[in-house]
Amino acid sequence: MARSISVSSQEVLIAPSVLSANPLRMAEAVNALSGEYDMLHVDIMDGHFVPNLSYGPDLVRSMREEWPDVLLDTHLMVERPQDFIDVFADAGTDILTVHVETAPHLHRVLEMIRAKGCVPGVSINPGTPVEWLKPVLPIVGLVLVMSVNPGFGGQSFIPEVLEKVKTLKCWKETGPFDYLIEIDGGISTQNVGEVVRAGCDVVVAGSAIFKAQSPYETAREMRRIAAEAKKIGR
Ligand SMILES: O=C(CO)[C@@H](O)[C@H](O)COP(=O)(O)O
Repeated sequence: MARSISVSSQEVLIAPSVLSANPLRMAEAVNALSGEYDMLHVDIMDGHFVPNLSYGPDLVRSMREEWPDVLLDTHLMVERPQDFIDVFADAGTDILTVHVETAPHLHRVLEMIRAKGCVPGVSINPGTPVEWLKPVLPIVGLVLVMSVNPGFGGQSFIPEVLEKVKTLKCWKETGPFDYLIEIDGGISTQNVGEVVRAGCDVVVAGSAIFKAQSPYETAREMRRIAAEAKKIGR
């Protein structure tokens, strides 16, 4: 059974995306962060929904064995996500996120995720209107706003998506919702403050952390800036 995620209004969670780590040295790269992160983000790509391939459930299972207490945040960038809920939940992920663009029966898929004991997440591409999310917001624990077109690490942040973050924050404050707002794509120490002030609770960063000269110092600095921005944003 996956853990629930509670975040106080003072906190921002930093989620390094292991896609940017050297796959042959992933454990070493994560351990070098010495705990300067809050969850690990795992990108699953199928070569159809996105033009790239990445990992399968075996990676999540190995990560769960390696880091039994770490929150695992799996982002499915796949067509027919309903076919992959069981395998990723059984592999031990805590959060399982599917794309609004991929699931005609999105409500059912999110209920399947919850029934497997994971936190259901829904993700949205930069070009998709935020209104598409509204019908499922009462049943999700996380909304992942993509700030690049998904498929690759190391792309540039698309600032227009911050409008979606602000809208989601406003809906959350006025509605009976209980979701975290996560952002993913092109996040660095340069823009983490801005995305947190817009309303993000969880920040994914891949290349900014794993390709940095000192991944540990960068993750630590990102956390510091995020926490500071959260104080100002309150
Ligand atoms: O889902 C994706 C890309 O599709 C992301 O999680 C990337 O892995 C983030 O990498 P950076 O943009 O931070 O380098």
